[in-house]
Amino acid sequence: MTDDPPLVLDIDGTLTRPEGWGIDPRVFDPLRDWDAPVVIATGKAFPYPVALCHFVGIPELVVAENGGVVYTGDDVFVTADRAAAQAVLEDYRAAGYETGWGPENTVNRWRETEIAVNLDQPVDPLREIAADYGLEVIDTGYAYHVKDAAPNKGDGLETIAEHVGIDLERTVAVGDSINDVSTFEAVGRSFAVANADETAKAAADEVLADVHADGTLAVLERVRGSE
Ligand SMILES: O=C(O)COP(=O)(O)O
Ligand SMILES: [Mg+2]
Repeated sequence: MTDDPPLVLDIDGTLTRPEGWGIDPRVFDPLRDWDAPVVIATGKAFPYPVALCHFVGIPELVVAENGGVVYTGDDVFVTADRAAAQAVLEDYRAAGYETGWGPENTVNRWRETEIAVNLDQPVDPLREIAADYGLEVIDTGYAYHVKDAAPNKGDGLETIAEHVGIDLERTVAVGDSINDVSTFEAVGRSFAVANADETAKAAADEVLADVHADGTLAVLERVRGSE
């Protein structure tokens, strides 16, 4: 008998349409029909992956904020606090800069452990201020994230795996950026989509020929029923 392997999927760059933005609707049915746990592991704030699971129609197994917030379906674990990242933002603003999302932004509104800054804002002063507070700045290709270095998606995935009983050796991960490296290291099989950054490509077991959801759909096709 064969079964589907558990999945861990990034959102931006991985479930997105080949042009780069918006969830590709072709992923909905295969994820809904997947016969094993599907973990959504993202840098986005907690409500986004929860809503994605809700609308796809799958259990809410979520790593949000790059591991800052983890939801096992029963318990929420918040593994950092926003205070230091908020202080970085205040200093960044005092130096004349902004997050670049507009005055009432939904990007940071529900963010509990980090701050995201638009890629069109200057990163050098952001990195300097973050370093003063002992924080790191990572570039996912979709935003700069000012965060504690400790939380990561891989640790969040391990928390969920332990709770739900997922065998990570059997688990297949797909991702596109530096924030997926810890996920790739935690699972048995990892794939970087063709649009992935160099760090993710180097960390993945395999680099796919196709970009965004085309790459992810190719993986789903390939690993479905393979266990
Ligand atoms: O929030 C981001 O910058 C990227 O999100 P992702 O981890 O789902 O790609
Ligand atoms: Mg991504």
